[in-house]
Amino acid sequence: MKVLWNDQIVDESEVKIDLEDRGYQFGDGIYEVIRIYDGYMYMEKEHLDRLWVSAEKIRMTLPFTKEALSERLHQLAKEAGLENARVYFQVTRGTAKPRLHDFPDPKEVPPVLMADIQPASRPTAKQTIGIRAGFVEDKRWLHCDIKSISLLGNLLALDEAKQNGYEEAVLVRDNYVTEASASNLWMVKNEVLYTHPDGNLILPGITKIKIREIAKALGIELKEEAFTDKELLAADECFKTSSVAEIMPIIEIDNQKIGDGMPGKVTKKILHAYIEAVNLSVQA
Ligand SMILES: Cc1ncc(COP(=O)(O)O)c(CN[C@@H]2CONC2=O)c1O
Repeated sequence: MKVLWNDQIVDESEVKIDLEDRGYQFGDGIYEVIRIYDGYMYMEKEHLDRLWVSAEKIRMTLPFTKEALSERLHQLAKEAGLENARVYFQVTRGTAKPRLHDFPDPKEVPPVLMADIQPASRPTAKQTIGIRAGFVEDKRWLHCDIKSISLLGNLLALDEAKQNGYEEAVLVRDNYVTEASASNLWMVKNEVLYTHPDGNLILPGITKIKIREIAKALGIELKEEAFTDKELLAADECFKTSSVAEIMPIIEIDNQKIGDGMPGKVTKKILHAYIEAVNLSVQA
């Protein structure tokens, strides 16, 4: 499989990540995941913008321009020959010896870029029936707005939900629902759409940007206000969003039905509008 390694497209067997790479040793790096639909990198600009915001927040200067990175990602997709895919890319703070907590001098230690691309298809089967989730205490750090490769908090939360027989974790901090393990989280109550406001407790999702636009276009009232786990259990509908999951209905949490225990009508309207938006971008 072809991968991007700094400024080269190489076969994955040629990649040499140093043992002292700070991404490998500390999780000292940032990442993005872009969905490609029929050859179109969906919301690419927004993803690249967020990568630069994440870099700034961890005080790392990216050693390439957005244009150069975009060109490399498109080249990777072309050489991989994948039209429907997800491209994962990350930048670590690079290889510093010996291992020290201190940030190395970027003049001596360049960041390391890696990207890989995998086939991806739309999760239509799951979207039709919805998924079951479990509440998990949100014990992550207080920089959840940074799309960091340090994902242990997210992984432990998802594993806790899975150990309890659920497919997803709905994270709760001080009784308020923040998001899911790798998605933003929404509820619908009396036709009003709610989601946790952006800030340091959640990732500002790119899909969330599109949902805002769709809600406005469909005349759905959107309140970016935190809601409690109890309010969520009393909701009419619930769904999660991410570049990969798109809009994914959540029909039960902790074995309690949300609404009638089926994907809700507002959720389905938003999903339909999202796919229409994707198709319009692809055809443009
Ligand atoms: C913690 C968290 N919240 C929200 C989101 C949704 O963000 P986007 O709408 O920008 O995708 C993600 C994306 N997680 C990516 C998406 O796919 N795999 C990931 O790790 C995430 O990891």
